[in-house]
Amino acid sequence: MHPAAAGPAVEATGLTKSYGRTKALDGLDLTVERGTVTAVLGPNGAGKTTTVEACEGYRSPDAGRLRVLGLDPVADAAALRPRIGVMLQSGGIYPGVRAGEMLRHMAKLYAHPVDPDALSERLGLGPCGRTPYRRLSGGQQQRLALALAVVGRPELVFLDEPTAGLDPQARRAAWELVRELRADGVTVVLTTHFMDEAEELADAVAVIDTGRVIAHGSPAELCRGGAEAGLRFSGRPGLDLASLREVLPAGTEVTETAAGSYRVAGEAGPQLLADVTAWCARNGVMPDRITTRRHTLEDVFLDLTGKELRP
Ligand SMILES: Nc1ncnc2c1ncn2[C@@H]1O[C@H](COP(=O)(O)OP(=O)(O)OP(=O)(O)O)[C@@H](O)[C@H]1O
Repeated sequence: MHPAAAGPAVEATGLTKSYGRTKALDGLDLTVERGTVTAVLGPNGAGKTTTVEACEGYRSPDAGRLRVLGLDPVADAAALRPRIGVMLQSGGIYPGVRAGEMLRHMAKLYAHPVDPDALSERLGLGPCGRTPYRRLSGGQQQRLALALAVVGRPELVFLDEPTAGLDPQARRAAWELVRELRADGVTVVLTTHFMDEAEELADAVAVIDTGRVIAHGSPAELCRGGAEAGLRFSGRPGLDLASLREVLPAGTEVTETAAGSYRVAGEAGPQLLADVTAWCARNGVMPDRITTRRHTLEDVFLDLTGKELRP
């Protein structure tokens, strides 16, 4: 095995890239572990596409260090290209070529491709195999771009907004494909504006804003805590909260926010709910109401960037 094969799939340190006065990347650090799905989130203009295209070798950073599968994406492009899959945006595909031909042609460029016809069927492209690219609908073009990125069975795939413009059924098919890639040990880096996509698919989420990664972790790690997260219940006023704290993880904050209204801070998961209701049962407390609120990625994103995620 090549020694670099043990390292991360992507290692970016202090990347910068400016276009005139615009700093597209401003000291970006990002590590993508092999075999994981990483979702790159960020508001418009945050630097997501610049980051992904630098990893693909299509843009050279002004400064910083970037290694993809242990290689320099620009200097080692010839060695790297056959090992990565890239989802081309519409500009990269010749308008007259038929969808099926394009996919079969791409498959031939790789040593161990997946079956292009089966892939076509999977993504609902079967009926348009003979349709020229320019005559495909936007969603079909998007699905073809996705198929082209994965047909070579690459080690690492970059998907730039893979489900933008897809109908719900095609979106599910694309998600299923990403899950299968991951199960096959493929590393996937995708950009998205959809929180549910990141929550469903990603092992790690990197939030980029103004050219930097401002938060990085699993969806659960990022969603932990937050002022609004936790469990609330109401019951008779003046409950013995010290005894409740004893059955909860050390340091869990429990407060009576108003007479008879209680708030338990922390991750509102099934265990917290079970612990609180078991304590209620032991203490003869019948809550009138129990509500849980989890911090969603959408909340985290809004807190961090001050911007809505929607494009
Ligand atoms: N070729 C270019 N010339 C000039 N400015 C550019 C160029 N490419 C990107 N930029 C600028 O760099 C910044 C980052 O752009 P980038 O496309 O990486 O953002 P993004 O996070 O992918 O945004 P979006 O969600 O809108 O696709 C933006 O301000 C953009 O206008």
